[in-house]
Amino acid sequence: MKIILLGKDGQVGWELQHSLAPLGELIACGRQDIDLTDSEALAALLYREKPDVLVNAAAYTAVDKAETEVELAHKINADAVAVMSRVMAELKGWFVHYSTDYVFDGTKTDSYEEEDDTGPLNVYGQSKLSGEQAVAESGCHHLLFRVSWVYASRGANFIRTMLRLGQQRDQLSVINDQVGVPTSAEFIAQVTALALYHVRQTNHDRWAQLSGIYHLVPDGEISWLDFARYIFSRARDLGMTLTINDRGLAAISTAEYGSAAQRPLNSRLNTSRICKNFNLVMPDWQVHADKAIREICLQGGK
Ligand SMILES: NC(=O)C1=CN([C@@H]2O[C@H](COP(=O)(O)OP(=O)(O)OC[C@H]3O[C@@H](n4cnc5c(N)ncnc54)[C@H](OP(=O)(O)O)[C@@H]3O)[C@@H](O)[C@H]2O)C=CC1
Ligand SMILES: Cc1cn([C@H]2C[C@H](O)[C@@H](COP(=O)(O)OP(=O)(O)O[C@H]3O[C@@H](C)C(=O)[C@@H](O)[C@H]3O)O2)c(=O)[nH]c1=O
Ligand SMILES: [Mg+2]
Repeated sequence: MKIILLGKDGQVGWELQHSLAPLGELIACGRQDIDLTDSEALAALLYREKPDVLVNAAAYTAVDKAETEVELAHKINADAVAVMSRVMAELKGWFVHYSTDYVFDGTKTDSYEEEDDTGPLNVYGQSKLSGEQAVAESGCHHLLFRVSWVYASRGANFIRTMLRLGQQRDQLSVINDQVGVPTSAEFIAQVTALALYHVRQTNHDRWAQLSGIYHLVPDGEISWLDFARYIFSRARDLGMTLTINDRGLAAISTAEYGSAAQRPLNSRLNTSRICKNFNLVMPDWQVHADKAIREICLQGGK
């Protein structure tokens, strides 16, 4: 099995370099190898290498900045994804791609299922939804994993931000009315490899049944504020000296916080479909969060 991985230096892409390695020949590409705004170069790479599987972990992920970089966000999250899925349809290969809880408006009281109505509140979410639609229209076999609140011991994420600020400030306001599930990049990469292994073991005549959108998050739910509390508590247990304490950590509403991009209040994703189709059991989110917090603390909380 020949696999091309795009976005090898991102949070998820970095972990995929390890998890995909045992599946076959892996060609891992970063921005220096292929710029996704160059659609001709992208198509040329795919036609030249003719992979059995294309895994796209590259994306425009700066949610607030996307509000003013609309065109660039759409180029990377939608136009480039349209090229990838069209070529993979022609090559009759599989396309693995990632999307987000931000395709939903967050007004549902229960957790979101794959076929629930979308309604992105911000430019990033709109661009990711356009990417999803391009994949569906291409007709390629695909695994499209919607993930949420991604973190890793490297890259830009909430755990690293909190541990950095928690060593600099004695006052922090964190949103308490957005609920979701923190998801480890390592966990996403492991499940991606398991799903691809499952596809490889499955007869071609049953491929269509496996193709589609899957919600991929661990079990549980938490607000950003309680997640911050959890991170600080674990860091203290590990001996980290913080400038923030419980009294300095204040609750703030989404409305009061007022960021450039609007975000959904409910980011919870139902994972029944992925568990059933790939025979998986989702671990509690703390399992991987504890590991990442430990790794980041060992790096000095940076
Ligand atoms: N982060 C999160 O909280 C969430 C992420 N997701 C989705 O999961 C997937 C993986 O996200 P994550 O690993 O966190 O993302 P990261 O932001 O960590 O990584 C994205 C990668 O894409 C690369 N990239 C951006 N623009 C281009 C370009 N024009 N050409 C080539 N490469 C480019 C970036 O390169 P460079 O570093 O040079 O910019 C970076 O290496 C994405 O599809 C994302 O939308 C979904 C939900 C939550
Ligand atoms: C730094 C900070 C953030 N926050 C809030 C803002 C935001 O609602 C939340 C998380 O902050 P972030 O900057 O990580 O938010 P954000 O980058 O929007 O995170 C999102 O990224 C994209 C790519 C996704 O697809 C989503 O699933 C989600 O993970 O915490 C505070 O309340 N206080 C703070 O001091
Ligand atoms: Mg972010």
